[in-house]
Amino acid sequence: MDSNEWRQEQQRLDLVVGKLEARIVELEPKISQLREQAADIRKRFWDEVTVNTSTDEDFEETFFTINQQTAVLSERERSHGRLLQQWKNMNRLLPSPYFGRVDFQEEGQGITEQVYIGVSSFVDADGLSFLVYDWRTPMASLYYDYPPGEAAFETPGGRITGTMKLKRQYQIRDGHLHNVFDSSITIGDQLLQQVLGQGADAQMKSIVGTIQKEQNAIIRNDNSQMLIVQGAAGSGKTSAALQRVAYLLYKHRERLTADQIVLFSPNPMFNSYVSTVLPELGEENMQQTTFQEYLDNWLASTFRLEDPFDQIEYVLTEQQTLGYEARMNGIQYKASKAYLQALRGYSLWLVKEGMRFDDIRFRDRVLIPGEQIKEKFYSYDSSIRLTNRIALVQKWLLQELTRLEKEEQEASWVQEELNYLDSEQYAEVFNMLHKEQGVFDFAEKYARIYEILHNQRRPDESDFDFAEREEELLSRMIVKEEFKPLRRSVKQFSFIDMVGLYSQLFRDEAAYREMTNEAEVPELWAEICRQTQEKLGRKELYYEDATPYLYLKELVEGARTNTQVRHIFIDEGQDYSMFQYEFLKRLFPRARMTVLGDFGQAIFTQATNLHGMDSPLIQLYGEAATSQFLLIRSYRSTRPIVEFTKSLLPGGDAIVPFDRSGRKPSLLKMECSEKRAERIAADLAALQAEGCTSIAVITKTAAESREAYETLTAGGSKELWLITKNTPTFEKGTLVIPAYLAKGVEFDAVLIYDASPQSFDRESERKLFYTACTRAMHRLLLYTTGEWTPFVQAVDPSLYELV
Ligand SMILES: Nc1ncnc2c1ncn2[C@@H]1O[C@H](COP(=O)(O)OP(=O)(O)OP(=O)(O)O)[C@@H](O)[C@H]1O
Repeated sequence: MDSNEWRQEQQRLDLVVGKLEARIVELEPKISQLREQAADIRKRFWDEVTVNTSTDEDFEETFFTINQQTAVLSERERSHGRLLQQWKNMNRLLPSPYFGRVDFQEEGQGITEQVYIGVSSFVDADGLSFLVYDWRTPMASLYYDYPPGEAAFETPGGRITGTMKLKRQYQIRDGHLHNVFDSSITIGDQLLQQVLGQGADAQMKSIVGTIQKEQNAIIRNDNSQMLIVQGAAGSGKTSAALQRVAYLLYKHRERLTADQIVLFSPNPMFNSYVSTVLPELGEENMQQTTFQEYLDNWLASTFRLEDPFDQIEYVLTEQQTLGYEARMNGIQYKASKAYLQALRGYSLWLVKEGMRFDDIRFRDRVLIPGEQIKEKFYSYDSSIRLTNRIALVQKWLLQELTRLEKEEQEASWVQEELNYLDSEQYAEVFNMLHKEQGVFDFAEKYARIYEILHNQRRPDESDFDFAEREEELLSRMIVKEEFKPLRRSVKQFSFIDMVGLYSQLFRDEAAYREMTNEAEVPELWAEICRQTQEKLGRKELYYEDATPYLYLKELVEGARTNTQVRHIFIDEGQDYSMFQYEFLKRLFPRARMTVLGDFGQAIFTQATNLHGMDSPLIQLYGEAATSQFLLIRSYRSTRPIVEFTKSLLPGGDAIVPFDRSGRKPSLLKMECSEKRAERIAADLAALQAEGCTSIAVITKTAAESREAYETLTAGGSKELWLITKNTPTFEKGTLVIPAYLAKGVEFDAVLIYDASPQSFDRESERKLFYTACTRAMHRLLLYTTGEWTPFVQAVDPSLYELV
């Protein structure tokens, strides 16, 4: 670009910055004025309204003025909110008003429009000319989708075609032009180079300036019920998901709010990692949760729950223990749709027989026996569905409790309790009685007058007996209080023996088949049954049983659904079972689903393949309602790292590295663990000196992380930070972390603590190893004190350097 053009760009930038500043100055008094007005109206709200309800007209008048006042107030508040949002947007634009520009001539039009694109729109004072277009406007998609030449974009009114004459990118900091790139084929490789060359951060950054075409398609897809993205490690799946949230919030701003969108993250630390992207884009954060959080919410009061990390620890470390194979079969089976159908079959069977109820107990005695509840349950007409029947039983139980509560007032314990009441309870009853006494006195006077008028005496009636009434009321109060928890637990369906119902499924194969309409069982079923029942007996639940248990509970009690949520996003989607997907679909009946994942990183036994026609996920909403996307370009790591990691995976050939140079991965074989610790201490120091501020020493398991942490600290490494599944936030520094917790995040440098066959040998550990290595952005170092894992041995030696 010549200096003349550069000057023109800087002049335009100055112009826009000037207008932004002016607008900010102009907005400020208006905002505070509106804020004060709204506060004032709120304060004086009732002064303006005369409340008079004596006649219908007065009432109407009052109602009308209140409504009017409310309308004025909310109008002021809305205007204030709108201007405040504008003010915030202007301030966000100010340091860097735009990052891109396209010059577009619409077909059949004489003029070429210069479209500048930034994180928010900025319209000139005339209200018509866009000085900056929001990156989410239809026109801005030109920037992401086309090189100069013929181009088109979709609008609500149809497709607009034309010619893109220029495509330009800017790096602007503090209102100054730092770089300008004229790009041709893709969105400026140069700019992307620069962005990707930067260091890792404790928080993810937005990518709006460099969204790639294939990512843009995912971000803007707005017609599928189900959107599935299979993408290589580092291909921008999480990034695409977050920008997609921002896009949806913008496009549907009139009817979609951030709390109607839920993101399921792999772990709480990941939540903190991604939590700043949307605020950076000027949007509120969506709801963020983990599947485990949901399970805990519903089950933690009944069971000690295993979480997915405990489960993976078992899978990785307990191969030698008895029953391992059966547990693995169990994990597979309990994740499947076949098991879900078996449970459905079971729920139909329960309508005929086999329901289990707990006794309702009160003060160490059985008040309503489970057997009696069961009899009641089966006394209803056989056409009534399971959940409706349970509702009827519940209603009956509540009536029974009312009856029993009355009876209970005569019990001797009530008399005893009466002696121990405190003065407050007496005072309450005393007040109640006084009210009653008033009514009694009135009735008494009325009866006397009646006598005189009719000259006849009424039949003898006892007088109001204060003491007797007092005692009666007090007993009633005592029993009522004691029955409250019973009522509550009936309302919460505690009379159903859910644990027994789930456990009964695991009696033996013949019974299971009978109860589930002849469901097939996996191999080693008897052992699976034993393990499951034993665990349940200890009031514990395997991770693989948690969702099925909850599902069965809902089949019996009625489904819980959330109809507010409109979009759910599932990151690391390969780690969810089909069972969990079915469950989520049912839980959020009005939501669309976006699933992002990588089967190459499927480290859990119950993984689901996301891509291709054989992905079972397609069946969830059906083919017509599902769109699939494949991302093969990997942006996170340098080319040499991607070349190395892709060769670890069968089928990894398809992964395309983004062309960023760097050192090949280093392989360091050390004599013993102490030497390795010393070497790692030195390497950490060297990496920090090179400018790496975020480094991870990755191990296979949690136990190994602890061991590595201790050995490395003893070997001279400083300021290490041991990460466990309970670490709530992700921070910069040097971390020691098990591979499965490093999912989704990235580091400047990654050190694989033990790349020997002792750690990574079985085929099932390949993906875990791949996941660990693909966390590296700029440097990857692998250590062993013996042999190399077979996965490394199979890599072409030209792809790494032996140190
Ligand atoms: N278009 C882009 N422009 C700039 N940076 C990008 C782009 N796409 C991805 N990146 C960067 O690449 C890195 C990886 O992105 P992200 O974490 O979204 O990938 P992912 O597919 O979710 O990875 P993984 O499956 O390995 O967790 C991030 O640093 C992200 O900022």
